[in-house]
Amino acid sequence: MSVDTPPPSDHAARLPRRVALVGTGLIGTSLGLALRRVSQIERVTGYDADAQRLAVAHERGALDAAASTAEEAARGADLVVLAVPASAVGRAAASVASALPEGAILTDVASVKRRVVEQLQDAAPAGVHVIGGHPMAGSHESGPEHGSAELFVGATYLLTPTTYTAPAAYQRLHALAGAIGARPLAVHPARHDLLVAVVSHLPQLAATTLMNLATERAQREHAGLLLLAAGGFRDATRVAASDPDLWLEICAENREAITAVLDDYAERIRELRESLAHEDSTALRQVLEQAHAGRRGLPSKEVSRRPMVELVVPIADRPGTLSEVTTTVGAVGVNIEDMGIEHAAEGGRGALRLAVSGTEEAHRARDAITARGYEVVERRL
Ligand SMILES: NC(=O)C1=CN([C@@H]2O[C@H](COP(=O)(O)OP(=O)(O)OC[C@H]3O[C@@H](n4cnc5c(N)ncnc54)[C@H](O)[C@@H]3O)[C@@H](O)[C@H]2O)C=CC1
Ligand SMILES: O=C(O)C(=O)Cc1ccc(O)cc1
Repeated sequence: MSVDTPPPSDHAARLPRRVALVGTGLIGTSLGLALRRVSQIERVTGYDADAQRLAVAHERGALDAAASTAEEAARGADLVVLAVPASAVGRAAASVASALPEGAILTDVASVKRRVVEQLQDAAPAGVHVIGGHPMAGSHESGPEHGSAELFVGATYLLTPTTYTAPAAYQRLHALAGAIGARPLAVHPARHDLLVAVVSHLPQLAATTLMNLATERAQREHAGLLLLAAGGFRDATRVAASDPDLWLEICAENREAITAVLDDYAERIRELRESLAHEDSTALRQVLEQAHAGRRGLPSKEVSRRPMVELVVPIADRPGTLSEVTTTVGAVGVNIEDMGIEHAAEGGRGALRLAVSGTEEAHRARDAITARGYEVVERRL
């Protein structure tokens, strides 16, 4: 197998052509607006249980056509995206199942993945590829009025391949996420839920708590309190304005992981309080400096101009390899910018070609893949 063949950059050959969106709220409408800008996409059809929301998405140009049932939207689609609340994913998947052609991809965008991916797998007929998804972009607003084609630009788009995921299907969804400006990152569904508890679910509940504390203090102590709120308070509480129904569901679906991270948070607040009460400015300084460095180093959404490096991983044609390699790269915090799959003429073996931005990132990914027992050939693009 040669490593001198061209890099994996031919998006057009592998993007889905006909997309169905079930659920045209904030995320569904944003996806529709973004997908309709991708020239290789021929048709975006949508359905929403709420006719008004479907009409708004259509009027806003997120859809080529509005269908009157989920099944009608999905008929003939090679990609179906369920952009509905987590509790509705199972039902929505069942309602499109009979319309899904063999080879189609069924994905979702829900904020929790473990149970949702199981439900997708249960509903999908044989020959349909299931890959969970979760764009880490959104808003405290909901509904189609707030959708934006730009929402996903620079955002991490989590994909949850499993042992069953076919490499070519994964590659198509990966390419689609890239085509709307997002940066795909692979993570196992159960691991996904533990991770988002930290970076999404805890921030929501911390913002909620802070907002309630301030509101109650304003009522009890000084009616003008909230007029004093400057940028810091506004930044720290923005997501408290999110849809309570959405967050009730997320809390119910990810109760264990959220409870554990809340315990960690409560303990840290308690320690902080102790440092303050005992005038331990050394401890307090350490906490403030650690957070200062951490916040300044937060990865930005800007895609920097770093050299692209290709990692070629010879793989056996067996289930689970794609998921293992991509989630290994995700676990060391490296986005795969583009990917290709080669099948050797003799069959049974092939190669995954992964394009990674940055030499240091490429080495991190290479070392992690090598540690899993794979061979990796590296070359600068
Ligand atoms: N709001 C956010 O910032 C983000 C949300 N998500 C996830 O995206 C999904 C959608 O959330 P949003 O777009 O924010 O909510 P939304 O409330 O704006 O939209 C959801 C839409 O789904 C429709 N719907 C509900 N059940 C349905 C069914 N069975 N069939 C067809 N349509 C149905 C509703 O009528 C509504 O229009 C949720 O699973 C959420 O966890 C993911 C990333 C960010
Ligand atoms: O508004 C914001 O900043 C968010 O973080 C929105 C959000 C809400 C739910 C998700 O699953 C992902 C992102």
